[in-house]
Amino acid sequence: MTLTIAIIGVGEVGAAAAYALILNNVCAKLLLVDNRSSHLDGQVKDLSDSAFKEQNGTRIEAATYREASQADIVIFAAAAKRGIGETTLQYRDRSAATLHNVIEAINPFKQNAILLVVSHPVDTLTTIAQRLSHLPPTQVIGTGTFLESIRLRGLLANQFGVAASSVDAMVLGKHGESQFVPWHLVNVGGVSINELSPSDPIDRDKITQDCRRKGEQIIEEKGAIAYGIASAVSTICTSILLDRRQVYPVSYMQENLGCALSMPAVLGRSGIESTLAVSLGSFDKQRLQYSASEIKKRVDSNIQ
Ligand SMILES: NC(=O)c1ccc[n+]([C@@H]2O[C@H](COP(=O)([O-])OP(=O)(O)OC[C@H]3O[C@@H](n4cnc5c(N)ncnc54)[C@H](O)[C@@H]3O)[C@@H](O)[C@H]2O)c1
Repeated sequence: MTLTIAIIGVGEVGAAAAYALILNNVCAKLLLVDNRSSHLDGQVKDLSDSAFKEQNGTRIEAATYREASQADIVIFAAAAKRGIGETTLQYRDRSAATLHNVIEAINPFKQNAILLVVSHPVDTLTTIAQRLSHLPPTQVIGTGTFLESIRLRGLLANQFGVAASSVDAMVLGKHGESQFVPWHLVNVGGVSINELSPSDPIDRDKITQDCRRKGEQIIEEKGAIAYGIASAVSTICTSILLDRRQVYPVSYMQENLGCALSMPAVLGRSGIESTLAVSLGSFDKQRLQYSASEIKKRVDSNIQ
């Protein structure tokens, strides 16, 4: 069986994700799709060099949407450039239209394919992708707050002077302004954060804000985000294809809310294998309800 991953949109994020997948030797074949044909040819050549160097046998090929439909995982990382004078809402609706066109060109997906949405607005696009792809909800996943969770671990690790891998912490909810940190679940080396007393007190509000703002800062400073999200994509794909059943906060359909939002999920060969119930306070529950109503409004206005 040839494990194949297709990446739709090989700009900054798609290409960095491809590079991480090659280095981590996740699949036998990487199919790349992009509507800028000469850019696509260049990416295939450039990434092939890294695969030849790694000698891990990952084959890199340019592909059509129909060829991508047969991949085990299809990653949606396409985005249009923001137009001059375009509002955020107009731009987001255009991103939804791009997703719509791409899914129509791909449909039908291979029966057990996993669709991984990376592009923003990630929760809205994941919800739309689930409706349009006709894949079961467990097979449509958004990267959601995974990257923010990685950032949260990093910030806490720095403060406690430990490795990020020794920190267990997640950002949940709707990616962006209303994402939140369930602090009662945070632990360092298995010890609850509520029982730890670091030399510098932990400013939870500041850390939550820093986590929210880091993406904007990176974009202001270098124009795009690539490596952190690429690592997140590679980790998600590895857990799925190797059926590792690791638990990560990703965006997926929340039955009770009617849209996709980030909650912890067990990722394996079928996508979302199972979910973990998280106890939340009433404020966070209200925040989820509000986020869900906002997402559903955008989804309804984009799918007639
Ligand atoms: N989920 C996250 O945490 C996260 C992090 C960083 C970026 N993003 C999002 O990822 C997306 C991609 O960002 P980027 O920096 O790579 O953008 P980019 O502009 O560098 O690349 C987008 C690519 O998509 C291609 N494209 C556009 N329409 C297409 C179509 N219909 N079919 C195929 N390809 C198409 C473009 O030609 C381009 O190569 C954006 O929506 C961005 O906001 C998400």
